[in-house]
Amino acid sequence: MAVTFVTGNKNKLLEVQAILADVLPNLRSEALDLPEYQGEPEYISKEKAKIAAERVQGPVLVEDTFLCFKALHGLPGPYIKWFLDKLGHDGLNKLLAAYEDKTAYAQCVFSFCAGPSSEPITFVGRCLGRIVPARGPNSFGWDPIFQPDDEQGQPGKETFAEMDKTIKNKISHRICISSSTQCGCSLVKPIFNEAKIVGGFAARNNSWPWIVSIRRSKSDSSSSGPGSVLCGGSLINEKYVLTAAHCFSNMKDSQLSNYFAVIGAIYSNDTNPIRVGFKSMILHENYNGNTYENDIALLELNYSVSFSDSRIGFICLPPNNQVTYPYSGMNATAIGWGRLQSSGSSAYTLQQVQLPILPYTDQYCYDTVYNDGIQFCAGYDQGGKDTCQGDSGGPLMTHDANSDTWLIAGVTSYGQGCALPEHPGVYTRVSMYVNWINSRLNGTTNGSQELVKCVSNKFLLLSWLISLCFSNIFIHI
Ligand SMILES: O=P(O)(O)OP(=O)(O)OP(=O)(O)OC[C@H]1O[C@@H](n2cnc3c(O)ncnc32)[C@H](O)[C@@H]1O
Ligand SMILES: [Mg+2]
Repeated sequence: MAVTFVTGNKNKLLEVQAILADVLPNLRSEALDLPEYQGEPEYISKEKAKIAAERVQGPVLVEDTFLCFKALHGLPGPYIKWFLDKLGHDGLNKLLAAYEDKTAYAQCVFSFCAGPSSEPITFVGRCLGRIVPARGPNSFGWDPIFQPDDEQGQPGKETFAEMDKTIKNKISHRICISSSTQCGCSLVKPIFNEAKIVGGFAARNNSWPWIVSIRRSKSDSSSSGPGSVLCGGSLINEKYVLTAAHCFSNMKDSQLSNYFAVIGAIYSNDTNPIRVGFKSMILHENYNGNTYENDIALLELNYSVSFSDSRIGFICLPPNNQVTYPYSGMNATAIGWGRLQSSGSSAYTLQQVQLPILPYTDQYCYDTVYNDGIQFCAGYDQGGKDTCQGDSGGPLMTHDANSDTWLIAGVTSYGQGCALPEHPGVYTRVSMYVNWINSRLNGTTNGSQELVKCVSNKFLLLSWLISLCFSNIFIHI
């Protein structure tokens, strides 16, 4: 049965028909007056698709476009149509006059609904860029004021309006999603073949794109040397590394210049692909060196790294303020270049180990943890698997199966020995610090990030949608 693309926008229809020409050459369209819901983009889109399928009595595709200004925390977003109508291109530029940050992203949400009473499937596409004074023909919406970034994440040369349509259709929000907009996506899938960290096994190259190796420059070697591993950390955005406060608690700000981050590495002497110094450190103000309470810190990088390199990514923050997260019994994964045994040598290849979250009522956890509201245990009562010296500050991660994304549930904090029976490792409960993190980053969100399903860098969204439809859904209709 033919799919109907429901839209009242002729320009949009032309673009979607061109993008889908190979897969759906006869995409029909219909302009229905559908209610516009309020709420989150995916909700708006799904509701629209359900009603459209009801009205058409068959499979439908709908699409909504949002134009989001970073400085305005995502606005105008779903309201862009009205802002554009009332303010025009010039007015939209003026909205940003008070802000230095002119970056923006175009986002579209497609929903496909196989028919009445079917649950829609939703795909989100994004294109990063910036708002500029209008350039090019004024033939489609805000095209003249949106200048997409190039492949390297640098300002592109042309606005959407100046570009040839075929080029726009290869890079626009209607077709692409870039890994840079998604947290917790490991595009090189991690391996989990059970075989130091202690009792773990070597990670697959680039499967943990947010892992940071925090190193100290060796004074006797050249400044370009690999240095020695101090701690682990995790990128939580393009500029900040989350780590443990105890790694830096005895350090003066002036000593920070002796340290650097290596991002995207797999070996402990690797300095590729990115080596970058630190600009500042923010240790938790209530860090307690005796009890390891509030063992959490942020390190600001000297410059923002670019996530257009798919070897580099950032991890999702966990649900905000959930004292029970991670739940006991959940399976978590720790990674690091720490020691392979308590008094042994450090790992050469990044190691990973799976550890269950222990309840506070576990007697060994109870004996080890000082404050179960902000700390938790992971490991095995019988020992054998654990984090160890050098892994501190690194992430203990949980996997969200729905979105296939990774969250940082814990920061590796302390333990007695490594992998000893009856001595589980202790982790800082990151969920209780999401507000702290956001406040230190001048973030406005009080919550954690939305988990957007991972798709590979520059994935061709629509081809995926269509292949999915053909394989799973079309056979039922
Ligand atoms: O019937 P629908 O499909 O909802 O069509 P619409 O015109 O309401 O379209 P949207 O809600 O998706 O779009 C919001 C606004 O953004 C404009 N717009 C959408 N896609 C665009 C693009 O690729 N380039 C420029 N402007 C765009 C569009 O003209 C609207 O003013
Ligand atoms: Mg609309």
